[in-house]
Amino acid sequence: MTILARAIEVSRRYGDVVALDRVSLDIAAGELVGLLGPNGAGKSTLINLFAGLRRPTSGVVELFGGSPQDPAVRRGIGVTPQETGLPEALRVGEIVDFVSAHFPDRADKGELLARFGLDDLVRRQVGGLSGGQRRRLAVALAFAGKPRLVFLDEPTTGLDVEARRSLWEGVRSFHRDGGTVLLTSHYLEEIEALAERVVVVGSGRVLADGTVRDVRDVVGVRRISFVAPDLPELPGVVGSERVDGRVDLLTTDPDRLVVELVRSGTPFSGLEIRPTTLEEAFLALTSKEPSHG
Ligand SMILES: Nc1ncnc2c1ncn2[C@@H]1O[C@H](COP(=O)(O)OP(=O)(O)OP(=O)(O)O)[C@@H](O)[C@H]1O
Repeated sequence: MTILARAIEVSRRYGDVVALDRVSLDIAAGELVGLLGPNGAGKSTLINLFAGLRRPTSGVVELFGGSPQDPAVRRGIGVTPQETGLPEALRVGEIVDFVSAHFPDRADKGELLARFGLDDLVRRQVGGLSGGQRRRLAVALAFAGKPRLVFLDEPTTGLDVEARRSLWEGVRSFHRDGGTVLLTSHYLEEIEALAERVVVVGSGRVLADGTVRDVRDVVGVRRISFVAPDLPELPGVVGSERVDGRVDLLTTDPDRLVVELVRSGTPFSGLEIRPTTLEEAFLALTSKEPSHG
């Protein structure tokens, strides 16, 4: 297994803020990794460290076995930051040419634009693009230099459903051809749709790292739902909700909760136990997060 990017016990501070706290992470060739975490978790900081745009306060970051500060090493990556300012007066085709010119190996312009659904816009000035088209162009540019590894920071922010799917298809086709991707997202459906591996970060730490299924299992949160008039104090409840007489409880130990519910003597009916969605698992993980420290 070839490791393309590696963080070893990496911390990054901004003054008093600890953006990353002893994070270790390997990205192997051919992986499509989703980095999931709430606002301020440290996702962009990690991408900036891998892309050589920032240096860690402590720890080591490696890219292709070298330093991300080395421009020759950096030529092997493509990056779409969260926000990009593209020159308004340039045409789409000119921007692709300009960015491609920085790389020894270049993607075919027509193919690149087609991959991201921009082939009809090659002569359009950037100033005349819609927000979604700009975002797709910014993402497409990350692939202009035939990178081995691409970092996409919230690539589909501001895109409608159709544009998002077309962008996903572009990322998938790069990955099918052997490309490696690390992307951040707040959209859980995006992580589930694209990534094989999910790394959950919260408050600068890696909280979970595995498949979508693993992450759910790590949390082990289940949803227990039933109809009951009143609810006694029950142990191990990490979240609860009542809608129209139906009670929904989130718990990491459904067996014990059901035993306690029966023991309490509370009349109930229509008992259901279901796995949680990734979003519920993720919220449970990050809300438990302070106890890690
Ligand atoms: N240049 C900076 N100066 C000061 N603090 C910063 C700077 N960049 C990031 N931070 C802080 O570091 C923490 C992590 O920020 P980061 O942008 O990496 O999080 P994120 O997970 O990408 O968040 P989001 O999902 O909102 O983009 C936050 O508390 C943020 O305010």
